[in-house]
Amino acid sequence: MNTHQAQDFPQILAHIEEQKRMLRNAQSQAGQRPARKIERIETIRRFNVTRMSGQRNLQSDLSISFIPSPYAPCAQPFCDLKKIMVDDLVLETHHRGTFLLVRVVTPQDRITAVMAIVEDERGEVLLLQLYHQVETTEDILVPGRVLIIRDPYLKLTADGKHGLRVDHVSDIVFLPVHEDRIPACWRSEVTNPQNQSAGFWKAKGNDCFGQSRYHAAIEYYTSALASSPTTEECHTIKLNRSLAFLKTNHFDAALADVDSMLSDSSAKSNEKALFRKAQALYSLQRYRECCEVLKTLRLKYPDNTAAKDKLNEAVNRLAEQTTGKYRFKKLHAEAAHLRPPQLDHATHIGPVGVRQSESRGRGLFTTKAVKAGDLLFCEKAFVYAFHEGEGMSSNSRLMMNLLIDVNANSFTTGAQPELITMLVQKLYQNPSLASIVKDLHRGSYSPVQGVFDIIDGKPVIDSFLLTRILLINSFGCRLSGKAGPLKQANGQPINVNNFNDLFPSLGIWTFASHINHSCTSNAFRSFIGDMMILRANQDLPANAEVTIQYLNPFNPERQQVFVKNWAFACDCVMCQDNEQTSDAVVAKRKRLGESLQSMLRLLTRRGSSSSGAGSIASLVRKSSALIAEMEGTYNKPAKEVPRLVVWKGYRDFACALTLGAGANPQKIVELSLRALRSLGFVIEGGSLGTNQGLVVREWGFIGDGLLDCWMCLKAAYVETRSYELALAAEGYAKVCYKILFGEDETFGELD
Ligand SMILES: C[S@@+](CC[C@H](N)C(=O)[O-])C[C@H]1O[C@@H](n2cnc3c(N)ncnc32)[C@H](O)[C@@H]1O
Repeated sequence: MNTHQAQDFPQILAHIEEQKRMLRNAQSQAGQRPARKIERIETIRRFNVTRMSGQRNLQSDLSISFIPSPYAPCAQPFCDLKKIMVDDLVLETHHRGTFLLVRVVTPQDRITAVMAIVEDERGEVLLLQLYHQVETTEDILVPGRVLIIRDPYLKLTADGKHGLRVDHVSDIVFLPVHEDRIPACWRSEVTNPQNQSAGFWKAKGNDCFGQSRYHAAIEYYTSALASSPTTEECHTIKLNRSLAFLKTNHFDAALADVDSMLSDSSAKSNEKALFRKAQALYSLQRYRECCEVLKTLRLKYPDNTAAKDKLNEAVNRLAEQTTGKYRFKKLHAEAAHLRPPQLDHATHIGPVGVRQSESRGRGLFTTKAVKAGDLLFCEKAFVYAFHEGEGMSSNSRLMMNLLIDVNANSFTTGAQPELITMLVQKLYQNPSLASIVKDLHRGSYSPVQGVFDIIDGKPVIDSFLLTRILLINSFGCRLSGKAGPLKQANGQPINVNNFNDLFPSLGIWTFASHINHSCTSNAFRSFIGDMMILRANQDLPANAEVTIQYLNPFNPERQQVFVKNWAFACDCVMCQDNEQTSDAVVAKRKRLGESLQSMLRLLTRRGSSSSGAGSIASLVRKSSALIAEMEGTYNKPAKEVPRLVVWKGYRDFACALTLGAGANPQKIVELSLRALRSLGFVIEGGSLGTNQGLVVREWGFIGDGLLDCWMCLKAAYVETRSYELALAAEGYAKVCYKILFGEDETFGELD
């Protein structure tokens, strides 16, 4: 997770201060009636002017959202709520145990929230702001639409006015037109909707479906089902509605519609119902059941070619799920072209399971012994928000999305607000998936009783609970490990300390969320599109706790970030050693590292010119002396505590010699082996001219540049015609590649 402290970014601090001032002002008016009432006509006019001018988004590329103070969603059934009117509302108050019935009177506008002016039955108007609504081509708030707001919350807005704010999607009930909760005076659309036939509503549903207005179609089909359809009509309407549900990602609801049809023996044909059932199961990643349904369908309707194709897909997914065998080149090709790169592949869980760890809550453990490079799991993201990087996105609104936590003085960047909305909607639309996510909640936030329960047919969703779950469990990710370091459009590498460069893609992988952190982790994660691949980076026995690095261990401030973001302090060997290392030693290592780097720059330059062999020898001597001095600053053996500064020195030294014309293979081999040993690798043999072979007995720390080191080693062996050694080095390079990039099918493409 990318959480940053606001004090480092003056432009954010200014927003936070302004927001705090507004909150104080709002609090001082809590419980009061809104001071100034603006005429209905003027309220609508002003809203429409702002909506049509579209000025807001042009001012900057920044889209800022604030995490508001949490409040609970309504968890009471409608029958227990008391009706109130707009005039009853007071500021900064949650009107618990009540509901407002309103009708939309303007077209919608959208910034972070979807907004429109609504009126109550007395014609009193108010601004309504709905949060966590996905952006689709279909408007949510259209004039004439009637809705119920449970436990309405009247809030002062940024410009000192007021409006209804709804953060929980389950606090809103959109009423289908036939509903008898819609007052007679608002039933103007059709003369008397309650007297209309099922066929009438079905036709309206079909019209909307034809125009890709699937949400509207669902409401009309719902009205049709409530208008006493014949059994045959009921089947057709459910079939149609199930397709609209599939189009809008309501897979649970689609399944319920077709299941109720399939359980009715009077249905004439169940070909379409079976197919839609299979589609819903596929989307819920229930591939085994999906295959069973499609096999039944194929038996009964052998000419159905769509079923044949879908069965092929489902069989492939089931094979991935059970065997963990993927065609990784195909995955890369899909990730390169699909936008967003959400791949249609299954999750495979390998030899790992979730158990209680000693002092870290739950953790992931091996269920059998594994080798370095073995696949532990390959998981498809539960939710995934893609951000292509600065200057590359066609959607500028996503370019600088900030989510500010005013209370914590911190902010998160990138696709975070979008990801929260995705999570909220996915669970609201598919309550069968709630338990997976609910299980990931930790920390002090206590949700209200009844969260995720089904009330009045829909689950109660607490968006603040889901935000907290997301803050702890989301991972930033690259499009692919092979993409190398993140680059800006101009080709410059991205500077993570630069405000403009902090916007990665984000996702939640629910199984991966159980992995605890260690800077000296024994597993490594990589990504291809929205698939996370986890491989062991060393040989592990059965029942070993699997760990990953939440942050780069080269980050000197990581310990503070662990405490702030995840409420733990890392006690790995490297962090313990850091604590015991004096500032003077840290400064000495830094100084030696800088001197070495300037020496290596000279070496690379001299090496590429034909003259200066003498000075090359002296540069090599001086560089070796600097590294030897660095080695002297460590007390513990490298096998116990990886020596990251020394490692970087050896590796860069070996690479400088490989790049320069004065390359000395003997020296490169020596430096590369030392580099690996400084990371804790236990290596037998490998020296030139000894006939000892090259064997890695124990894998060490895995980090950036390790692959280069193996490749330098291999090149030096080839140069000295030590082909056996070169083959062994290439084998280890390939394992290393597999660990770092998730697969080794593309190893041969390395230049
Ligand atoms: C993504 S979750 C990992 C799974 C978690 N342990 C569980 O019980 O579900 C992150 C949380 O795990 C705990 N954690 C992770 N690594 C840890 C470590 N090295 N030491 C202590 N706690 C750790 C912290 O509570 C952290 O907020």
